Amino acid sequence: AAVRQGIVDTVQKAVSDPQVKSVVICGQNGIFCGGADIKEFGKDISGPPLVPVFHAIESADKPVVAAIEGSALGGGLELALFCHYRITHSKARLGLPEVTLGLLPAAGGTQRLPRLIGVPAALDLITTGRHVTAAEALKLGFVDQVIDQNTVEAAVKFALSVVGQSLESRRISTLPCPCPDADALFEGVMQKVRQRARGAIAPVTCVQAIQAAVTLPYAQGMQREQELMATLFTSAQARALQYCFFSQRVVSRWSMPSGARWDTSKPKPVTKVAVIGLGTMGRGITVALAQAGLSVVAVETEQQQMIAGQRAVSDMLERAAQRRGVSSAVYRVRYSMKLEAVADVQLVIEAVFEDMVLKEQLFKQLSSICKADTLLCSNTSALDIDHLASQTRSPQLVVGMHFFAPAHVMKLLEVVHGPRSAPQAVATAMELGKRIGKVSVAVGNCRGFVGNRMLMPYSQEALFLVEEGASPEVVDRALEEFGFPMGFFRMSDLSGLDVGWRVRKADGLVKPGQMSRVRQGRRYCPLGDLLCEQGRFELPRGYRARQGLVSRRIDSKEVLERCLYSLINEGFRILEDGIAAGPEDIDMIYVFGYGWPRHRGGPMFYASQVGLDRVLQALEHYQQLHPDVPHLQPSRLLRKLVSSGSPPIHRWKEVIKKPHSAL
Ligand SMILES: CCCCCCCC(=O)CC(=O)SCCNC(=O)CCNC(=O)[C@H](O)C(C)(C)COP(=O)(O)OP(=O)(O)OC[C@H]1O[C@@H](n2cnc3c(N)ncnc32)[C@H](O)[C@@H]1OP(=O)(O)O
Ligand SMILES: NC(=O)C1=CN([C@@H]2O[C@H](COP(=O)(O)OP(=O)(O)OC[C@H]3O[C@@H](n4cnc5c(N)ncnc54)[C@H](O)[C@@H]3O)[C@@H](O)[C@H]2O)C=CC1
Repeated sequence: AAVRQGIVDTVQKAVSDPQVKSVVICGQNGIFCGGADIKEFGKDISGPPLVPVFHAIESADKPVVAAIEGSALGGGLELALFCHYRITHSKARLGLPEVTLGLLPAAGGTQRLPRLIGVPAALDLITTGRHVTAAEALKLGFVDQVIDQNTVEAAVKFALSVVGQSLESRRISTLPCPCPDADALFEGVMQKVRQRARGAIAPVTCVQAIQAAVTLPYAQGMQREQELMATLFTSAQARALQYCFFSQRVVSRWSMPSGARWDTSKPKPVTKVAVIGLGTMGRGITVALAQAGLSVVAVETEQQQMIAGQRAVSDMLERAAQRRGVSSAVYRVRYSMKLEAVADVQLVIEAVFEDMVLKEQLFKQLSSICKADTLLCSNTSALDIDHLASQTRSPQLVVGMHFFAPAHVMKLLEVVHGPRSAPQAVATAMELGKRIGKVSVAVGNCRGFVGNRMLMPYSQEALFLVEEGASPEVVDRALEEFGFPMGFFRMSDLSGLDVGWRVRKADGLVKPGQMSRVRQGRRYCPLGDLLCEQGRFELPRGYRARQGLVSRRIDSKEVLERCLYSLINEGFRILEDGIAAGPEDIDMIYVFGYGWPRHRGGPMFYASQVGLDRVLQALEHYQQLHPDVPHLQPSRLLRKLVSSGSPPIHRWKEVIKKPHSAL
């Protein structure tokens, strides 16, 4: 509000003062403007409206120049678009990211950018919200000059040099917005955007707003932009997306049950890293590390895997080098078939088969080969990090670094701390995650950590629903309509049915050839195991007949409630156990690692939007119908939150009180 007031006061003064011949608008401390203060959204915003003042800038009879350093994003870029000229530092980033917050650029962005750079380019920038470099902005035509020197000084010089020149062609509102074949273009774009949006409304509304720039005169288009913004501003999706923006930053301020925190634990410098195992995960991890400029030693013991792995890594790095316009020689990867090659690294990431005996042996060997202060990390999906630590001479230097496939693409990294992990080890893994561009979330040690532990009840419910009569397609469709890129069954097919089978075998749940539907004292569905054993794909119908199960019609509401609420219920247990520090941590894990639709904010945020009492009631209802399914039993924390009046999500921590570790 203070900045807005400042802009209004100063612009009015500068425009009306006859002594002033030209004007430069710049930011402080090397940053032009990051746009609206997102923290103000949803609050009673005081202060003057900006758009009329922005129009006063444009219609001024003296040149107004934007000096853009650092960022010009959202409302910041819109302000710059009202100036007559834009001088930009080469390192600046520009964009209209409102769509990522569930909004549209409502200070004229949707009406003005297409007039300046054409409809297709504006559609791309506004519906994706992507940031562009100064060089790209120059190429697209929305900045006038890119420089490496002091931008403000250059802008002042420029502003003085154009005093007295005509400003007619510099006023974007007066430009036409040509768009040949507009109907066909918008029809095609709308279809593509809807498909990509997976239920998010902002991208679609952005297209409608840009269409108004083509079909309506400027003033009416501006009005239409306001009307469309009003439909988004208070939407649940906008709240969810803004929650994600802040949560992504909250999780970097990690804490451990011991009280260790991000701001009191210093990471160790890491320049040389080893990756053990060049399978699916090891390859992606190697690429992610090399791309961030680290020197990597990759160790693989199988000749064939070494050849295939080396080729895959080289191909991926070659493509990355081409994209960046550099030589792939900048990436430093060394390959070896001997574990001794890791002797001089500062950090090891183990990515061998998910087999505890194999990993135990490896950690013992690593502990004797590596230097005493080397950090030993495991990419295990679910195994006990503390048990691995106990195999080494420095258990405090062992943590989990759990990547998600494909590891060079997926943004999530779970950093798993055991009860003995040193804060410095966690800080080092978190810092390394940040360096390689991951959203890193620190979590406690338990079977499956946070993400995979919550996936367990979700996947079981998906199978139970098929037992009861739903087809796999019905389950997947409900989940995909909710916004997941893939339903449970398609996802399992893609990652390989044998992955879950191995985990269930390790848990002692698989009994080959047996059909019993109770295992370890609770309901169990052996369908997935039978598929793996028999390699068959049309199983449910015959299976139901043999089990004497009566099939019933299952609607998508039940699919969603049973799959999602049981997953959410496990999330509450994780919070209760102190495995995750807060709901934001769980939500970011699901948004960045499991395809949870960002516009629904993550599972815990979603539960808060649905209403905790409704989630509780639904769980109680299903638990009565399925008393043999323990994961449907509402968690204590969910009950406690409901009986505390269902406080908003940022106040849950007060109810959880002091987290205790289950370990
Ligand atoms: C006067 C104009 C008024 C216009 C009115 C019209 C309204 C509109 O049309 C609608 C809008 O503008 S919506 C806002 C559009 N802007 C954005 O989305 C930019 C978001 N920020 C970024 O991308 C990066 O933070 C950024 C690239 C900026 C910086 O990245 P860094 O990695 O350097 O730093 P971060 O860690 O991300 O951020 C540092 C701290 O700042 C907080 N923050 C960032 N942008 C914010 C924003 N726009 N509003 C409120 N807080 C914001 C961020 O949360 C972080 O805080 P801490 O975690 O507490 O340190
Ligand atoms: N595949 C996935 O989606 C994910 C897997 N993980 C975990 O990552 C780990 C690796 O999984 P994948 O890459 O899928 O397995 P994979 O089977 O593709 O690769 C494992 C590699 O390790 C090699 N290896 C075995 N013993 C070795 C030793 N002593 N020294 C060096 N190399 C050795 C094997 O030859 C093989 O190339 C597992 O713990 C798994 O649970 C974690 C996240 C996701």
